Amino acid sequence: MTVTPEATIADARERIDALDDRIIGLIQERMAVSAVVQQTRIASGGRRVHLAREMEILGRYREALGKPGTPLAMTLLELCRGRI
Ligand SMILES: C=C(O[C@@H]1C=C(C(=O)O)C=C[C@H]1O)C(=O)O
Repeated sequence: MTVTPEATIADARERIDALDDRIIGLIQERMAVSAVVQQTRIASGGRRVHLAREMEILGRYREALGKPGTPLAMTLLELCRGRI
């Protein structure tokens, strides 16, 4: 039996949708964990934002994903701690 291009595309799109669901879930989990760090720091007299840590994160994403990794990490940081 031959697999049609339409079937291959439909199958791959289902896998993409499943991956996106997992990615969104992981982002929501990241937001919750980040909120714990921020609330704990604020409650103990610190600031919400920690720029040195953010630079580390931007570097990790850039190293793993190349140049587009930087704006991706910036968007994640904005989701997690709001705009600065
Ligand atoms: C979660 C933290 O607080 C803030 C949020 C960050 C994040 O979401 O990764 C990183 C640095 C901070 O600006 C942290 O300092 O680790």
